[in-house]
Amino acid sequence: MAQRTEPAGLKLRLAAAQRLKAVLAGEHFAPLGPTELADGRDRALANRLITTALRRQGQINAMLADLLEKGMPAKSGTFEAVLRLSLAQLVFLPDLGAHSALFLAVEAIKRDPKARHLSGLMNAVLRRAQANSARYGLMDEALLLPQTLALGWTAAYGPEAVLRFAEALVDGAPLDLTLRDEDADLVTALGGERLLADTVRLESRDRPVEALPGYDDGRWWVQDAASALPARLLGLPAGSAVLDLCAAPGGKTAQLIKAGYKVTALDSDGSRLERLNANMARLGYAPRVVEADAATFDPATPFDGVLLDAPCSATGTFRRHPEVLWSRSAGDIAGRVRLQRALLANAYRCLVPNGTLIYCVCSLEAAEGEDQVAWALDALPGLTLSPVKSAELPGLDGAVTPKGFVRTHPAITPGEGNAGMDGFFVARFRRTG
Ligand SMILES: C[S@@+](CC[C@H](N)C(=O)[O-])C[C@H]1O[C@@H](n2cnc3c(N)ncnc32)[C@H](O)[C@@H]1O
Repeated sequence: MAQRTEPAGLKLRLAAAQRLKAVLAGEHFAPLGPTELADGRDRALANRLITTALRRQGQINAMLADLLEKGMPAKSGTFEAVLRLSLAQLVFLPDLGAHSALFLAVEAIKRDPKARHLSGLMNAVLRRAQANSARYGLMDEALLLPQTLALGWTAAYGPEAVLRFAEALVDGAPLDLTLRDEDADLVTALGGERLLADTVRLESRDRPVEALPGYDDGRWWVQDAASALPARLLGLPAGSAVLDLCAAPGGKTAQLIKAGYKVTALDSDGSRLERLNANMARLGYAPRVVEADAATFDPATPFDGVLLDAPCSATGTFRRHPEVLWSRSAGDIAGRVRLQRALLANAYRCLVPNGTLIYCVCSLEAAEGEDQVAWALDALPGLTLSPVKSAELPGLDGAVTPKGFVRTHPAITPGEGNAGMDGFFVARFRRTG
């Protein structure tokens, strides 16, 4: 019997729909890799569809409200994910053609027993979307960011900055690397620009990270320019004992080792520590690694310095993880705030008198940043603020606040670059008591 051939492009759409469905259900976004889609071009196209659907989620929500009079059908398998991918293609990726968006969407849900009864609806909705695509393409940019977050950010960072956040959400982030050793030839081979200290920025990426020069011999690691700031602010003499609480996958651990500290890297997540171990092996670094709860860890000997890169809402990473914008509730943030306080209290207990504590989060929310400093100064009387001075971070105008915190976000452009950086908050404390 002759085998029915699969329409071209269907496989990648099915893989993209499964990944988007998982992210809409709350999973962290990770691009499809070679095990999920072996063909590099298919993979690139599938990832482009998913990231466009995620970056434009706010605008696509508005289109769905316009197109689905009865709302999203319940328990309908991949229907919603396939529909969102097709709307992303129709409206924002016109170079991919409208025909495949419609045809492959219907074919994709015909293969899903939970969605196949909706193929007529899919067809009708996408035809209506196609007729309206010019109007949808001009949708208000204000829809890109969830309203509650945008209101809070406007109050904190100003309306101009929030407009830039929306642009950064659509544009995505450049790739920033931290160099293990000074090497001007490597920077040239990477096609990168020096940014701040040992950060190199690659504005365009035509290859997977693993295929870039110097990856195999561990000559750099991936780290956003903002994420590289906290470890630089410890300022202790080489040889000091430093505890990296919440260390995995190890970007800051690597910086601390590079700075010459004796590093203990702690995390409570064994699988993330496996990634840290693999990263350290690639870089040729060998920290002491501890799997433990940072809220209760009780070291035999206290540390000269502690870096606490606390788990947080991660709203500052929305350029690479647009899903964080839509998956974080006020309740999630309150839970993180409680955990951060428990971790801060124990970080303080792990320090020698006169030791230095760096607290940082990749969040744009004051509740996880500035407000936590106020709490710590009140609840942990042996802790005083050690304000960061602008001169400590040359090339980063506007990131050091009047109180001596570091506050970065996608509208702050480091060095000569024209793209911004992740949202990060950093405070430095000294233990006096
Ligand atoms: C923001 S990430 C750390 C990133 C890391 N510092 C880096 O630069 O690569 C937060 C980490 O906190 C860890 N974590 C969460 N709760 C923890 C706890 N109670 N004790 C220790 N680690 C925890 C998570 O497993 C996660 O690896």
